[in-house]
Amino acid sequence: MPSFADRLTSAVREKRSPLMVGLDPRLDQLPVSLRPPLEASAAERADAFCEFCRGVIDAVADFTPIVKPQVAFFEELGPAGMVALGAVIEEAHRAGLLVCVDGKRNDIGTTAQAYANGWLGEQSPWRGDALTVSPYLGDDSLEPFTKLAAERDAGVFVLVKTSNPGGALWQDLEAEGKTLYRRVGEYVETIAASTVGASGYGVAGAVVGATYPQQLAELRAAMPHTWFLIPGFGAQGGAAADVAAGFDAQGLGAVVNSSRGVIFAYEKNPQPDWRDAVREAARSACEQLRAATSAGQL
Ligand SMILES: O=c1ccn([C@@H]2O[C@H](COP(=O)(O)O)[C@@H](O)[C@H]2O)c(=O)[nH]1
Repeated sequence: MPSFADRLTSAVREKRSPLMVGLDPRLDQLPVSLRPPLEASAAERADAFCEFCRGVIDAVADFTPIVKPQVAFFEELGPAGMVALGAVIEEAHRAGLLVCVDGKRNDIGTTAQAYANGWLGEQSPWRGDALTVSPYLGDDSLEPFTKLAAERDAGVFVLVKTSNPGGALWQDLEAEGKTLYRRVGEYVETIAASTVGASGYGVAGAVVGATYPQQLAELRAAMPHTWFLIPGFGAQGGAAADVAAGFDAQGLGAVVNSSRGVIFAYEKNPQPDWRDAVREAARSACEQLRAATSAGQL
């Protein structure tokens, strides 16, 4: 199988879309027709999440190469939620989409290995294509993920410069003339550069927020072999112009996530069928992002 970076490159080219749709279901924002009553059991709530995500996947599949289920929203429902997460990943694959599981896992090396096996290993019940991970336990904590991902043709997106305002508290700290995010970025780039495939990108990717356009440009220049996952577009205020610096000269190298801005689009644009509003939001986001790639190559 081609590496994750190569599959992502082909999928973005094929769909001519750098849009990643985030699957972040929230009970109180589900379409009224799917919203379970307050007294609903966890299993009924999880079923509603499944049906909602199935509808979203169906609506956005023409406009996105990859979806990003946010584990937190499924985990919130307990075991039934995690069963729903498994079903949603399968559904996305059935629709021909890549899946990046947003789990932000990590721990000390030996425990990290268990996380890596669980989410990316041969026996993984989840079967995602990529996983988000935290770098703050150091290089020995990241190695189990990047090593296994390279063996299994999976991807790993490391948190480098997150989209939230509070992230700057630690990520912007400077030591020996460099910010912490830049140091993490350089480490990620070293792994990516040593694992490049046909696309010119390697196994390690980076999460860099759309809410920090200047840092995005800095990191793009410093990390030429690293795919970027850019959250913060749409609901968090990031615009297409803010993410333009994240793409390479071919309009590749970055996927831009939108969760609430796409999946709950019917709140601002009510339609007889809620999926039409979601489809329209995905189409519009895809077009804006396509135009933002350098000279609109995609
Ligand atoms: O730095 C980060 C890392 C992850 N996220 C996640 O992305 C989505 C964003 O959702 P929106 O509704 O488009 O704001 C969500 O799952 C976050 O947990 C991030 O926002 N920033």
